[in-house]
Amino acid sequence: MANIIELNHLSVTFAGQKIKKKEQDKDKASRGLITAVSDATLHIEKGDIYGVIGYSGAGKSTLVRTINLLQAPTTGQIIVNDEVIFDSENPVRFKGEQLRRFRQKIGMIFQHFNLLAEKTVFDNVAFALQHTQIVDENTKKSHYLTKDEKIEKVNHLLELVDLQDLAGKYPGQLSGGQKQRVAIARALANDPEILISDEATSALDPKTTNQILDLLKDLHDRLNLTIVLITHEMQVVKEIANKIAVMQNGQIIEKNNLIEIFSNPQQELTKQFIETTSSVNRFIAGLSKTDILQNLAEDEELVHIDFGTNEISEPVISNINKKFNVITSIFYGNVEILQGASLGSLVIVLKGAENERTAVKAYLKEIGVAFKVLSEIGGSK
Ligand SMILES: Nc1ncnc2c1ncn2[C@@H]1O[C@H](COP(=O)(O)OP(=O)(O)OP(=O)(O)O)[C@@H](O)[C@H]1O
Repeated sequence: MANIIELNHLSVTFAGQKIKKKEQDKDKASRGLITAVSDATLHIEKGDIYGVIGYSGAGKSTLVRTINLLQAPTTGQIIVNDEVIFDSENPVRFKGEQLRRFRQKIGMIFQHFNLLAEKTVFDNVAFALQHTQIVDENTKKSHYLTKDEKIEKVNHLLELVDLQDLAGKYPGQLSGGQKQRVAIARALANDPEILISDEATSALDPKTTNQILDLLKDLHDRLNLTIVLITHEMQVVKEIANKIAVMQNGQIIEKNNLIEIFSNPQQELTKQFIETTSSVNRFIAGLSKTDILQNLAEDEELVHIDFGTNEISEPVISNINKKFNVITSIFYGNVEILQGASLGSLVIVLKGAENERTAVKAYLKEIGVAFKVLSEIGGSK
């Protein structure tokens, strides 16, 4: 698939708070410049649901707001739909009508919905159509939407987000999930190809979060949308994204497709985020607070077997029991489904003479199954 968005070596610097004279230094950094984004490169393909994850202040919003030039970068290059919209080496400037039309093709939703309190649901969505022009197929002339065209379009948008029955209500009469649906309908008013979601589910409870994520996924499939989704919650990315970028201190420290990130995370922060969503990792992380490891006998080891996404044709546990003089007891098991692929994990107690246990590990290696002896990590042996 072709790239729809290319952010190349982007940096964004803000002037920070004034620093007292005596603290000033000739060095720029100490004059209080904040580098919110530093040399970030991100290529997003058409049809991606790209999750950008990081803790508060990591630079996610600043990075993503450059895509529609709500935030101008300090240096770097931005290409959207094969058009260079920003290049610090070779300044191009989208202004006025050109900028407005460009922005119309990128919808955006936020944590706090940003609805107009004094307007009905219908009018909140219609508001986004006030500058919309359509081109007549025959005459090739463009015209602003007529009243009837607007009504038809708004009704269609409200149907897309399943809110047709609430058209006459005011935001104050809606639940958080319903408000976000209005915001999504409004963001889609100008048929954008790209939808940016900036913590859109952060103010919602888990059940409503899942409903909104399901809706975004459904809209992605039906409307051929590319979605860039900022969040500090790995569970959100895991639900719908196909790719992930992890940000820390303004930098993209890791990026890859979802399955690769989950099965083979490289950075400590990525591992921490994964731990928040994977029950087996939570179990392992919590081991040190239990006496499970201390209670293992001399001939026992706790082993975490990670099947990854590999297709393992053999019945591994059953083979271990048949081929070697050991006893295996399953302590913990979990299968995650990510993008239709299953990631299986087992924690077992392996009991037997040392040479037999060593042979089991050699067997696992031979058939390409990753494992870790947790008693070594726990340090009880
Ligand atoms: N307009 C601004 N002026 C000065 N500093 C800013 C501005 N916008 C952002 N920053 C700073 O840039 C850094 C990155 O902020 P940003 O909002 O992009 O982070 P984030 O990862 O989206 O976090 P959050 O989820 O809390 O918004 C922070 O240190 C923030 O204080």
